[in-house]
Order: sequence, then C-alpha cells, then structure tokens
Amino acid sequence: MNATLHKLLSDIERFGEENDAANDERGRRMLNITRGTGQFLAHVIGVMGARDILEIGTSNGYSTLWLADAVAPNGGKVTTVEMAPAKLRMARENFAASGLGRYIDQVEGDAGQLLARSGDSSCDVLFLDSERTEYVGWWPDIRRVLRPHGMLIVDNATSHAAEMAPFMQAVAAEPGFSTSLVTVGKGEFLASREADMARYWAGWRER
Ligand SMILES: C[S@@+](CC[C@H](N)C(=O)[O-])C[C@H]1O[C@@H](n2cnc3c(N)ncnc32)[C@H](O)[C@@H]1O
Repeated sequence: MNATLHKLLSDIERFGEENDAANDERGRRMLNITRGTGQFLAHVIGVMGARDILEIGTSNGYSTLWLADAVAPNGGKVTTVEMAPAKLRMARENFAASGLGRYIDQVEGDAGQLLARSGDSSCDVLFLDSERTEYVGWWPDIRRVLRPHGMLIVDNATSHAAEMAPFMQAVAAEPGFSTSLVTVGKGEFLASREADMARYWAGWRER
C-alpha cells in the first residue's frame, strides 16, 4: 500500500470515528469496517487471486478502498453500490483522492435491484455490509451471482449476532456451501461456494 492511500485511510478512519460518535441517527453514521477487517478482506482477495468483487454498502468508501487496493494487482475491479446521496458524494471524493478510481465501478441506487440485474456466476467475492433485514430476501440472488469457488463475506456477524442469525442459518443450511465465522473486527461470516476443486486449480494454473 502506498503512503498516499495509507494516509487517506487513516483520515477516513478518524472522520468516521468522530462523525459516528457525534451522530445517533443511523443514516448519518459512516459505520465503516475496522482496519483489521480491511486487512482481512485484502488478504482473502490476494490469496484467492479474485478479480470480480461486488460490495453491497459503500458508505463513504472506506471498505471499497481496501477492496480496490487488493484487487488491483489481480487486474480486477470492485463494483460497489450505495443509495444515500451524501455518502455517494463522499465516496466519490475519496475514490478520486485515492488514485484507485479505475478499479472501482460506483453504482448509485438500491442493492436489491443491482443484485437482481447482476449476471449468474459473475462474482468472485461478494462483501455484504448493508441493511441486515434485507439479507434473507437477497440470498437467492447472492447465491446466483457467486461463482463456483466464490466467497461471500458478511460484516457484523458478532456485533449484531441476533439480527444476523436468520441469514446465517439460511446460508449454513444451503447445500453446496461451507460456512465459517472469523472473529476479526465486528465479526465476518464467510460462505464459500463449493466447486469441483480439481477443475478450479487446473483453471487457476492457466491464468
Ligand atoms: C454499514 S454501512 C457500509 C460501510 C462500508 N462498507 C464501510 O465499511 O466503509 C451500510 C451502507 O449501506 C447503505 N444501504 C442500506 N440499504 C441499502 C440498499 N438497499 N441499497 C444500497 N445501499 C444501501 C447505507 O446507506 C449505508 O451507507
């Protein structure tokens, strides 16, 4: 990570902490992932060699920058969706300041609609950090867009365990997926789409 991005991330962290401490209203809070979670996401993307990342819930773009910095060496991109105009503006400014804009496709609008029009098996990693009450309803499209060997990562698995439980139970019960919980940051729920691993590694070696 270069020094410019490092400083920008630190500035966004500080802004988020001060802003969220001063605002009770959820819509005004940035609700950024932790730095440890950013490092974890970057690690997963690097190890997987992931190229097509879909993020649900941009806020002001803190997590997007971690994803974009990780996917850049793989020649990939991050598509990220947000519906709040003020946060879209802040994210756009942060993306421009980061120099990572060419790795980010910023979508304005409703995540459910974006998921519905996303192609089958179009996504290597889907990072879900949005309105938790919607997750169960979004699951059929999430399952459809994940590639074989693709990974779903969901924030707030331990910080909001009760709200997350119905979704985590539905995914864990799904044939063809394996799940786990990583206790970094606010807790990351992972679900991997099982694949024909022999075919996957053969394809990976040809990259
Ligand atoms: C927890 S914040 C995302 C934080 C961000 N991932 C980060 O770590 O920097 C959740 C965001 O999802 C957005 N959101 C909620 N429901 C949405 C929907 N249906 N479509 C698009 N964005 C939505 C909210 O406006 C909010 O900014």
